[in-house]
Amino acid sequence: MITLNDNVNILPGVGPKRLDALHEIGIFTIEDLINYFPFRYEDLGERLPSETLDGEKATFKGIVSTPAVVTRFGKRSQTRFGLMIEHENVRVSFFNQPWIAQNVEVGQEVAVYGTYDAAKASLTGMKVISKASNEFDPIYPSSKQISAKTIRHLIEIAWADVRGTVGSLVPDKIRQKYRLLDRNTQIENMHFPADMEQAKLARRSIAFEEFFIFQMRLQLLKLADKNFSGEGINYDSKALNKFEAGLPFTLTGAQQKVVSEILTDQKRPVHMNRLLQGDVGSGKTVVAAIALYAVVTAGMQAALMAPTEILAQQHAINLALMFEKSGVDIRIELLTSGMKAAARRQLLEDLADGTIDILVGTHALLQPDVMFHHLGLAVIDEQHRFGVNQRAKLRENGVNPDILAMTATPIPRTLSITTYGEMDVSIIDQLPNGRKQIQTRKISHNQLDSAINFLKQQLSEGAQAYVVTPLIEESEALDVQNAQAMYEALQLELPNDTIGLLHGRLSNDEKKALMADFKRNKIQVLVATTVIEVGVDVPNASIMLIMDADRFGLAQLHQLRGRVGRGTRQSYTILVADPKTDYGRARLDAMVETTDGFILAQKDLELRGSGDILGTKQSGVPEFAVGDPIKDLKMMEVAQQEAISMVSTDDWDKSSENQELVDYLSRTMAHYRHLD
Ligand SMILES: Nc1ncnc2c1ncn2[C@@H]1O[C@H](COP(=O)(O)OP(=O)(O)OP(=O)(O)O)[C@@H](O)[C@H]1O
Repeated sequence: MITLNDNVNILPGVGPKRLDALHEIGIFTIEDLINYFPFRYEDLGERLPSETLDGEKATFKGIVSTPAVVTRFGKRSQTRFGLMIEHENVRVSFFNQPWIAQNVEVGQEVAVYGTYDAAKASLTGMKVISKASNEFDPIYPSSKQISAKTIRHLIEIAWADVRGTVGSLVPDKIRQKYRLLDRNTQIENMHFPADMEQAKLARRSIAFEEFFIFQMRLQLLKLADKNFSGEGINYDSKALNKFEAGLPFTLTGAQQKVVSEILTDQKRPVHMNRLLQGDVGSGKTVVAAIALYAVVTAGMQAALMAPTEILAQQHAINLALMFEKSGVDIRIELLTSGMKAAARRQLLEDLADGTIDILVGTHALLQPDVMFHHLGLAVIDEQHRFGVNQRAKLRENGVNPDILAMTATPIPRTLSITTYGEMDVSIIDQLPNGRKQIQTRKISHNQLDSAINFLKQQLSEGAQAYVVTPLIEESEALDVQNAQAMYEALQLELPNDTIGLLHGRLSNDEKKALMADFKRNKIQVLVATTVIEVGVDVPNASIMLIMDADRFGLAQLHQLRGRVGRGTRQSYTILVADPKTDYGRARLDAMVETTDGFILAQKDLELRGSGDILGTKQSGVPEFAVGDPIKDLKMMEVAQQEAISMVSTDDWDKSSENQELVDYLSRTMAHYRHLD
């Protein structure tokens, strides 16, 4: 009698070679084997030729109309016969299966599965189907070393013995609530479904099980993380209120909500690990400022890390201004790579003795000589640009500070639960009042003149503009040249305005000076390569003209567009392109259709397919055998809720109905440590 825990080599026909091949595809035990599922089913359902597309696979049933003829050429052969299907005659041919000729006779009814060629009214047969009930075949992922047929055969042998012995991982209560099959039935119906419908139901149950197990693991990791360490930040509410009152605007409802989520986390003596997500221009910076200041009022230090030096500098300036305007006297410093040795030494000293309250910088903040006196919080801007390792490094730096990661890249909910499943998520889902909808237009290169005229008119009304030229990946020189040419052309076209040129070859100081001039409206038009992509905040800039817009990804276009529409002016985005591919056209159309970053991100997923979102392969979005976290978003959410409610129930792991689950998790958790 075979059991679930047995090694697969217990099965007849599994010698060392086959065992290796099974190991290759992740099958070690009988349990692994029966959980190796078909990825699709070949539809062997009968069809008429008129219902079948050219090149499609289908099963035709009819009466053999002409005798089977075998033609041999060397070792190869072709077997041909006619098949009358209703009133249509189809020529059937089989390659290298001469024995078929012996099994078909004129006048006999047969069903043949094969590939249809509509023009020739012929079917290249793959098999003659004997049992009419056998509607479709499960197709297993196979490898060079082991065929799908062998896998299928092994599953049949194993299942005959272990059938009925598989305990359910998803507790009964949850299964009943969502009408899910028990584990025995779901596995049986995956491998041996009676019809397509049954296979679909089994798939649904299995997908849920996968998601639920995944979410259980995440929730358990999260619990472990919370219990691990962290200190309560005893902030001064009065000082925070005063700071808020001194801001030139009132916080939106959404900002207030996330501020209170963050402050609640900070106050608790557990480690905060939170992702602040908000569309471009939704006002994340001020939320971060409040969190940073909270830490300072508690007598600790805080750090803000940005992905580029320009952004770090912008943040430092903006924070300083914000605090100054609200009458808050704290010391904010910027650590840059270009600092003179003496200045850097002084800064590090002041940091170590606690004189500096907030330190802003790039990942240069992670260098080992950067020692804080007492770091209470690290805010990481544009978190997806920092690897998991860097996050971990920051945690190691001293006291394991609270972490608040901010991202403007709209991450569809699907991905935030999967990628950031170990983080709590706060979402700003509202833009500040008084913003006007950005108008987006796409034009072709030969309409550029009219766009320039429009630009002229807007500039004369006091607006400012960005003109972005694409990054030419193959050649940095070429993209600088492109930007340079645009800069020169605009100087001729717009003699009354000052034009600036920003590109990657400028020094950080030059970039900073340009940005400062643009912000102060000393420059009206900023021609730039994508160095301005994220985070730049100049509310008076209301025109974004993007050259060769089809060279940009959807997320990038959305980021660029987010640089305008930040003030009260009506803003415009003009996409100049003559896209050559459907994909390029689809991206531009999506930009014109919506300004909602979340919808765009979803669209981006659809257009790119689920394979490579934000480089998910690297970003740690787990892959599932059956479930698709993007298509089955709702199910993933439900699984998350159920897992959260399970781990928050007292003694859930002692209850007898959860024993299978607890056993399974403790057996397999070690594999998942890397997710943290
Ligand atoms: N509640 C508010 N009311 C009015 N203006 C606001 C409010 N909150 C923020 N702002 C302003 O909106 C602009 C955008 O805010 P901020 O730079 O924080 O956005 P963000 O979320 O960081 O966007 P991005 O990711 O695009 O940089 C800033 O000029 C800021 O001063």
